[in-house]
Amino acid sequence: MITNVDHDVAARSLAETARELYARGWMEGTAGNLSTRLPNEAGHALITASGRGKGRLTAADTVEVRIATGAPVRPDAPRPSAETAIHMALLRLFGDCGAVVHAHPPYATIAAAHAWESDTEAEIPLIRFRDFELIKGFGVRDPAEVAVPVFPNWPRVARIGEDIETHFTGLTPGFPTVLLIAHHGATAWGPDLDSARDRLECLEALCRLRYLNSVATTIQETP
Ligand SMILES: CSCCC(=O)C(=O)COP(=O)(O)O
Ligand SMILES: [Zn+2]
Repeated sequence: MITNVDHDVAARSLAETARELYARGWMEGTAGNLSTRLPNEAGHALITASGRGKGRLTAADTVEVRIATGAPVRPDAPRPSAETAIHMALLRLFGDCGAVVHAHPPYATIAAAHAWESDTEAEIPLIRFRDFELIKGFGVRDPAEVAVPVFPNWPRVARIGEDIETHFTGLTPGFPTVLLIAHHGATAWGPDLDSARDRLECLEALCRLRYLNSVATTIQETP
């Protein structure tokens, strides 16, 4: 059946991408989660199961869930990612979102923690990137400057999903399809898994450049 083939291909792609990001040091231990919309199962998505080692993930470590609620479609399914609410919020918000990738890449995670600690006024601080060529990797309309939101890492993950839905609802399109979670990690989305993964890579690379730039500035200013 076509649906099963699609399901199996999607499950294998999720597992393969998880293993790849684990090898890069972005999904250490059980960190990270991925999801993809199932085009032949309206309103359903496939997401990684919770608490599985991402370096040895297989297609069996995925769960079909309802995008409306995040609940597994089958009663005997493994528990979906603890961060399912974040994935479902993005899949509900953006009809053209086909996949979501969440990881704990080091430079993005540090940048998010720093922004959260240093901007105590804003409910959702923004990290601005200017001029770097890599910004074009987000596919935004105006690559001169982009602002990436930093969400608080609430212990109740559903609240992070609620913040994301509130923040992006009504926002004028053209923003980069990436976000940060303070003291936690980074999430990117796109029409498919590869583009979501590529955007996450661009975000991590931009955060690394930002960090190196701040080190270079400190060295220049030191007498
Ligand atoms: C040790 S990572 C803590 C949970 C987390 O942040 C994560 O990304 C993985 O959660 P999941 O439930 O998807 O395994
Ligand atoms: Zn996480």
